[in-house]
Amino acid sequence: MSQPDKPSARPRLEVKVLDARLHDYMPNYATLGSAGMDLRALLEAPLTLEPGQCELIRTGLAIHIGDPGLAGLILPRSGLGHKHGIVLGNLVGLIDSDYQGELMISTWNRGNAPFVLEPFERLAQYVLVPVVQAELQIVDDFEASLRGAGGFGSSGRQ
Ligand SMILES: O=c1ccn([C@H]2C[C@H](O)[C@@H](COP(=O)(O)OP(=O)(O)OP(=O)(O)O)O2)c(=O)[nH]1
Ligand SMILES: [Mg+2]
Repeated sequence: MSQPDKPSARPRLEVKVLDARLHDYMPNYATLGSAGMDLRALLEAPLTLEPGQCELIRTGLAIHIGDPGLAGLILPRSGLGHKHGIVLGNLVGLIDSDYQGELMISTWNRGNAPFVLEPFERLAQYVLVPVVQAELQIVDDFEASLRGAGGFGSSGRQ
C-alpha cells in the first residue's frame, strides 16, 4: 500500500474513567499503525506476583462498545509475557459490545520468579475487532468438503 500509515476513520467509543488519576494515563495508540492501546494497572501500591499467582487487576476504565459488530480483546504485552512470564489467566480477554463494567485484567505470573507490578504500569493491550454474529441452522449432513472431518494434524507436519 502506498500510504500504510494513513489513519482510517475510527469508531468513537464511550469510556468512563472510574479513577481520576487515569486522566493522566488514558490509553492511546502509540504509533499510527498500532493495533492496540495499552491498559494500565490501577494499583495503590506495587504488587508482587509470586510464580503461579494469578490476580484480577483493575484498569479504572469502563468502555462501552455498543455495536454488536465489534468486540474488544485484551491481549498480553509481548515483552512482559516473553521476558517476565506475565500473561493473562484467561489467555485472552473477550469484551462483549454490551459490557459496561470496568475492564479487568486477569494477570498470571506463569514464570519462575516473583514479578513486581507497579501502579499504572502498562500491563496489557486492548484491541477492537470486527465480529460477525451467526445463526445456527441444524442439518443432518453437510455437502462434502475436501477436508471433511480431518483436523488436529491430519495433514502431517511437513
Ligand atoms: O479479561 C477479561 C474478560 C472479560 N471481561 C469482562 C468483559 C466481558 O464482556 C465480561 C464477560 O466475559 P466472558 O463472557 O468472557 O466471561 P464469562 O465467564 O462467560 O462471564 P459472563 O457469564 O458474565 O458472560 O467480562 C473483562 O473485563 N476482562
Ligand atoms: Mg460469557
